[in-house]
Amino acid sequence: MIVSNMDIIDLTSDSEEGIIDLCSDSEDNNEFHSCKEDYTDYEDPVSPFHLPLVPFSTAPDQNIVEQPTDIDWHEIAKKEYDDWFSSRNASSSYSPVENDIKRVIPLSIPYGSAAKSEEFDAPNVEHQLPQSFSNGSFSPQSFAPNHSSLGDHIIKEDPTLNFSGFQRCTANGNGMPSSTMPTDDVFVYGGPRSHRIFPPPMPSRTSVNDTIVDNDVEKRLFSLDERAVYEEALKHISQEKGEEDLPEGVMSVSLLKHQKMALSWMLSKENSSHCRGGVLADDQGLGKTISTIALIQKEKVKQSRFTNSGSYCTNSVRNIDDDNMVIVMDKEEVKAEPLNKLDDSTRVHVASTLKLCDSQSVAASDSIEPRKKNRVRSSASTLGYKTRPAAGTLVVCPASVLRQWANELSVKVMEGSKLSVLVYHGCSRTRDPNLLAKYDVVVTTYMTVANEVPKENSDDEKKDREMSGIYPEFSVNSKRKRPKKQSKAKKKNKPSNSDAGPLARVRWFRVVLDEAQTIKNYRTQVSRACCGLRAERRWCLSGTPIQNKIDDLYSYFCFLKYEPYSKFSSFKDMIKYPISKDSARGYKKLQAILRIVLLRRTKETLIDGEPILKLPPKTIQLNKIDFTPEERAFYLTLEEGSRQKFKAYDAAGTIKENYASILVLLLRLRQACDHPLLLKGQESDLIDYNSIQIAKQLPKETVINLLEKLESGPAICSMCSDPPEDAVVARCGHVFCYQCVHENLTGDGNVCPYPLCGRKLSVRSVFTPAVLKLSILPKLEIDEKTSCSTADDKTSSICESSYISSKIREAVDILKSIKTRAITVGDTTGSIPSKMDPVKAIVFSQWTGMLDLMELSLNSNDIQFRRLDGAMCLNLREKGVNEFNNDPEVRVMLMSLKAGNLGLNMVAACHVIMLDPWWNPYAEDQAVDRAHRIGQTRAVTVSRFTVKDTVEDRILALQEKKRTMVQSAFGEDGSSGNATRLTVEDLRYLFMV
Ligand SMILES: Nc1ncnc2c1ncn2[C@@H]1O[C@H](COP(=O)(O)OP(=O)(O)OP(=O)(O)O)[C@@H](O)[C@H]1O
Repeated sequence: MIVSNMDIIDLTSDSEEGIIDLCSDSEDNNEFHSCKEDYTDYEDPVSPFHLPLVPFSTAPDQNIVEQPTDIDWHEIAKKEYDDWFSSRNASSSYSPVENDIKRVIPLSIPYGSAAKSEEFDAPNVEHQLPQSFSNGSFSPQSFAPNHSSLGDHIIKEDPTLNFSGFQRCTANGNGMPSSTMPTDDVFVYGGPRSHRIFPPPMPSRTSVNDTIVDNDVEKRLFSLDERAVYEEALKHISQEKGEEDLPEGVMSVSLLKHQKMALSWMLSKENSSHCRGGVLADDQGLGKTISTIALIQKEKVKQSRFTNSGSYCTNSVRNIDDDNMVIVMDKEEVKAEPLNKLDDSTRVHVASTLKLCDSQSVAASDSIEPRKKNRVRSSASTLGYKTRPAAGTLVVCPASVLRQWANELSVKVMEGSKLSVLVYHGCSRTRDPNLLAKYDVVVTTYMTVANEVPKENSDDEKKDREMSGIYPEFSVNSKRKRPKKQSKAKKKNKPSNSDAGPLARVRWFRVVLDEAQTIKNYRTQVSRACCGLRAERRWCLSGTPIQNKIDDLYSYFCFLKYEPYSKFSSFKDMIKYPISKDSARGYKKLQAILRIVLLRRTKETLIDGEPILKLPPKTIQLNKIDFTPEERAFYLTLEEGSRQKFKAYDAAGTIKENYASILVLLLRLRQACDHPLLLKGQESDLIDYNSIQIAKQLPKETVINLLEKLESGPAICSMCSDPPEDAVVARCGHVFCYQCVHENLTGDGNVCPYPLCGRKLSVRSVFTPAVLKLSILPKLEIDEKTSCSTADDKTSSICESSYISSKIREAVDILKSIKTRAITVGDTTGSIPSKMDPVKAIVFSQWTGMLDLMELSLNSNDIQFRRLDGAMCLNLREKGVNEFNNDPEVRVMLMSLKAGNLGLNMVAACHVIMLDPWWNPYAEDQAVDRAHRIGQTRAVTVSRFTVKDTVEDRILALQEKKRTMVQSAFGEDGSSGNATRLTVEDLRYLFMV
């Protein structure tokens, strides 16, 4: 365990998690409890050991210390697994539970009876059994990980832990339980004669302690479940690296070699018995979409068998959705069928015989004549069976790439193999689940899923919510509402179906999450809703699956139902805990675990000695820009003020308490590097008169409270984890950037994206300060932000919009030079020039204010541009992208980094300008890869702007640290380091204190 006394601040975590990790001592950190994870006590040391995660890579120059060949890998990995299990014996740092489990589930010896069963004759059993086994005693605690070494501040021992019938067991020097207990529920696995020895009944559940008993039992079961992972891993490493292709005439493009490999791997995953699906984590632009379409085509027959009969094999029926199935007597054969797929007469027969149905099956039986329908309704509820239509493949993606998916599904498939595709989005979307079931592929957005699918709410999450103090019933008066009386379904911790939309009312053959990093924070509405989708096969597509820390993986495991790690406590105990105890071993284990479900190739991967993709080169230039003397003076004044404030917090020991304020200080410095005017804010532009009407209907007290939320102190946008640009507050009191929240409110009936909130929201029920003031004041009285008042007379002119900052000047110079240029484009072999294409550029900034200022300069230089930001509707975005791609006169695309970095294909551009650095380097990579991807025929130049001797230099350095951490976790880099979180030292470094 490596929690130091140093306070840890995850400033570099973007998205929802940025304020999570002020965590080393929970007691005095109350202010941040609302966002604190309950396992923040684990740190993420970076593994110095790098198992190759990329099974197909043969790159000789992979910067992995030892990159074994496939055969070596098999041997080494097998040994690793064996060690992994057997080392639990030797190491006292491992918990008794692990030691014991090792003995109960040996790898090859068929242990039959640890408790001296007559049937069992394996030698050497006795000495391998823990004392508590051999003397017939055991305790639930002996299964619990030995956390005592974590220190009291991590997991406190519960003094009330005193079970009737059990004694507390302490670990002796060997990690063995030393006291004598009554026998607990003992499982003995292995060999054909495995059997289970049942214990005396558990004490009845009457107290909190009983829950702990359950937890311990659960832990043990999950530990046993790791055996399945182990076996799967062994199977996996011995697998040939196969290729699969489609017959001629199915796809309009030929699959590239690495895509054929991906197809083969995806097929094997979908048809395996353990965790059907996985994470395709190829670099962005390598063709994950194409590989997925190929998979859909390849498994089309099984998919239609599933949608027609509800099953393509008998096993699957049990796996996914027992409550949707009915038993049908078909001649002599008994088989499971989904209710809605039966013809009307059978359906009614089945319903009346088996007393099926609920409101959904009634919906499904709309076509049945009313009399029969009544019979179904009245008879069915007794048994509580449900029915859901069986549907095809659901693709969930960010709104910005919705149309692109639909387009790819159409143009990459030949006429004779066309897939029927439904884009399911917007207010006019159907409410009929049966209609969804008619399509091969349904494409929708994350927000639509969040809106329609009841959220999975595990015990862990409930606990997490309680610990973090986040309640959806947020009160603007800061009084916590009493939780409403819960419905029966909620009490049982099952999502209620009453408000479920059609997406939740079908059973999907396959669900694919594109840009799956969207769900990396498992607390968000979106993440929990995705987990709530019912599906037979599940896929995550992401070029950047780990962005901040290992915990990002938990969400994917949950979605994939990758047991046992889909359980929060198991993820902690089986992945995070080993990493914190011994990072080398822990990371090896993680990589082994990932290897089963994750395939990742980068653009640098070699296959059979050849580059995976023959892309034109990408050159990244770091443009180190100098401030003008006025800008420098402005910046230095600001910097000095910020430094003094930071020093004051530091001296008072209140850095943690002032986390948000510190972020604002940093934000101002970052913005000053772009243009001083950005510090002013431009809220008056964002007045929506419809919002004023809605605000006017709120009680005045509520409006004042909301206004206070925006103005009383620094807030942080929970979507980008930055102090909000153009801050808006939602009805529920959560504060966001204007464009971050608008990016998500693209349809009707949206929900607040704040983790665990889920309150219904519309574009009009998020308010700017101006809107709130206007709703209660007779006339607009908006305070000018005083940030620019730091400028003295000499520098005040640079706070005007007419002022062209150094960065804008540099960007416009580049754009002017490329405006006059056109590049000769050859075919892919670069032989005969085919045409002259104009040179185009994409310009990214994280602030829409900076894009506004760029617009002014482009207009005055007569450079045609289009724009894409989070506040624009999808139609306008799509139009802008099309015009940029196809109109030779349009030379520039101005893009918000937050809205435009994902998914889009923009190979018309061969120059990318990053106006400002973002904390997370992967967001920048995603952005650059809009242009550097398959289809690009020209060399791509990337200009990353940074102003010399400013905070930006230091952000770049921190980006590199973060990049190293993620690469190390994937085994893609030979270096190591610990850059998962910003420490107080990092902040000192940022402020040069
Ligand atoms: N085999 C192929 N033949 C022709 N074009 C291809 C092929 N594979 C992919 N492409 C094209 O390359 C581009 C990138 O592919 P795709 O969008 O599938 O990548 P991706 O990995 O999903 O990227 P991102 O992570 O950015 O979403 C697309 O325009 C796609 O049509």
